[in-house]
Amino acid sequence: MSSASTNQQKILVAVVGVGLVGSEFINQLLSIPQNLSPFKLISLTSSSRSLFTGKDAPIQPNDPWKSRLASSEAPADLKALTSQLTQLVASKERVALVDNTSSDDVAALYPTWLKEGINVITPNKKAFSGDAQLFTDIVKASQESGAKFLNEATVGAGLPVIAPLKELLATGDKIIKIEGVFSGTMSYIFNEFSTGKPDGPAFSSVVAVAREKGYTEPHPADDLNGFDVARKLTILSRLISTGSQSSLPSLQSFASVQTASLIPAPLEGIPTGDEFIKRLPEFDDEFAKLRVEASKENKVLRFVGVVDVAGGQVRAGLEKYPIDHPFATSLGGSDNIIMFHTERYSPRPLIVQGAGAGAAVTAMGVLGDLLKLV
Ligand SMILES: NC(=O)C1=CN([C@@H]2O[C@H](COP(=O)(O)OP(=O)(O)OC[C@H]3O[C@@H](n4cnc5c(N)ncnc54)[C@H](OP(=O)(O)O)[C@@H]3O)[C@@H](O)[C@H]2O)C=CC1
Ligand SMILES: N[C@@H](CC=O)C(=O)O
Ligand code: NA
Repeated sequence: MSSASTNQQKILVAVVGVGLVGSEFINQLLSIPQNLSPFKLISLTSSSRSLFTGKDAPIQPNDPWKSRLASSEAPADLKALTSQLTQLVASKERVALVDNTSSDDVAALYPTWLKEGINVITPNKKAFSGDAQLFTDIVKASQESGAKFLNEATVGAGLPVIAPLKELLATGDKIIKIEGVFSGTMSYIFNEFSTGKPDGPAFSSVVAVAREKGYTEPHPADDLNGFDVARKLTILSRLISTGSQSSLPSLQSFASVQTASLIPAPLEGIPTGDEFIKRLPEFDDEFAKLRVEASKENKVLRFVGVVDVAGGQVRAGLEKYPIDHPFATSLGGSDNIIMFHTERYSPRPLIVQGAGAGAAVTAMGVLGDLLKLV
């Protein structure tokens, strides 16, 4: 970063959501040397509290922001935050709101913020994979005001997936198919659970570790039901469909993706992640049977997603792969692998691979997007 950034107008940053990813994002943001940082962190909102410092007293490195936020008397109030940020935009400040929640209510406010000229940066998939009307409103609001929305971390966390896809499309390449392992949680689970051998750790135990490592959604069932992958496929499909001719079905929401859930029927609708994890061992034998069947065929189990543009199909589910297939041999930890088959990248696809979940890599993807505004 050049020292010129000290003379540039700093971007005022408001963070909504200070959980796993949000806290790590704030740490990474504040670790940019202050004399070089193009940002001022001026507002924090959790689900219950808020802290608005204004642009003249931004949050500094080593600021005890967590305790300040926890003891703040100001309740969380996104309406008030919207008017505070709108006033800053009106006085010619550059403003970015970073949504680090997984909340639908927060996502529903993106069109309002974008209309007001507030840039939106987020790893939250809800707005881009939910109701098609919300996505249309977001695109329209951004086009009208010029404020940007950037969501690289919604697919593959910090891995470059959305940016290269946008570049392939903008430069006139034709996407034939995108396929891969899109879930860090599912990757970790099956890399550990299914190695080609008939035995190994219990399914419920690897799910519990994936949660402890911070790979899962706030409720792990949102990963195991395949919806997290379906959301990512919807985000990519909409990018492909926007502004290009394609035979992909127009997805009303992620629920339109053909998705094979791994949730045992009796555990459907369990309200808390803790209870879900507690009851999962009851179904370990069912998952062990699938592992034995795959092993008999010299195969491993992997949860994959496909956007088949040429075939006009978007689907997610558990599949079996030979033990020498790249999905079996080259993945470890929470790795995602995403293969872009395009007219240019054919017959060998463009491949992106690496950790696809976890606080550090996700926060990096969010901060990387914020830096794109500079
Ligand atoms: N973890 C990962 O590897 C990845 C995560 N993501 C996405 O990043 C986002 C954050 O995930 P993660 O940090 O793991 O989840 P967490 O549950 O740790 O954090 C989410 C935070 O959002 C806060 N929150 C919820 N609703 C509101 C609201 N209305 N206003 C303000 N704050 C709110 C919660 O606050 P409180 O604590 O006060 O209840 C919670 O701390 C999610 O959208 C997830 O899908 C994307 C890629 C990878
Ligand atoms: N729960 C998700 C987190 C990243 O999007 C995953 O496991 O991939
Ligand atoms: Na990404």
